[in-house]
Amino acid sequence: MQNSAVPTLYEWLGGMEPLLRLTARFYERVKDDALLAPVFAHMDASHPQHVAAFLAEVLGGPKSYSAHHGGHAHMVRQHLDRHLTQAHRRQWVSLLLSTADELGLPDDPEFRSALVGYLEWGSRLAVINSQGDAVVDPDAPMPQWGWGEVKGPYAGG
Ligand code: HEM
Repeated sequence: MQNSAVPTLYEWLGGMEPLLRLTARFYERVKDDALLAPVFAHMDASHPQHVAAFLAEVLGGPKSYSAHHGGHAHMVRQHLDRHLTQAHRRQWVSLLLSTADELGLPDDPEFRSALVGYLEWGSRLAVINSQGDAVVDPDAPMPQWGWGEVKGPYAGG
């Protein structure tokens, strides 16, 4: 049974506005990063908003990436044949978390461990899906991330 007193990760981080600030600032910093800048050299100006919409949906927010941007399969397709390495992935995750700190996103242990859990999972899939032999499942469901095993600060503990 769902407990409506438990906020989604999306609600806990403050909704769409902080997510849009996070991705806007993150991709600004990507442009100055020697390892990541070449990977994103041809990204569209709307890329940060699309990634914010994707993250929002995964973290329990509105399902706008599925409704308007092609859903999970479309996201996977964007990574095909990019031959991302573990070094790219580690830098991507590290820079995103550093940007979350810079912007003052919630840094309680429960939220951050859940966020890191998703970023580790998602970024490892991005690397796998960027190799030559990756296959896209057109019906792959959108991942849905929650608090995991921790009993968050919402429980007062
Ligand atoms: C949790 C991890 C990740 C998520 C949620 C994610 C999400 C996305 C999304 C939603 C798109 C498509 C944007 C659109 O619809 O326009 C995209 C594209 C892309 N992603 Fe990721 N991604 C992740 C990890 C990574 C990593 C680790 C890298 C490389 C270091 C990467 C590199 C790219 C590139 C190069 C594109 C295409 C950009 C372009 O349009 O030129 N992604 N990603």
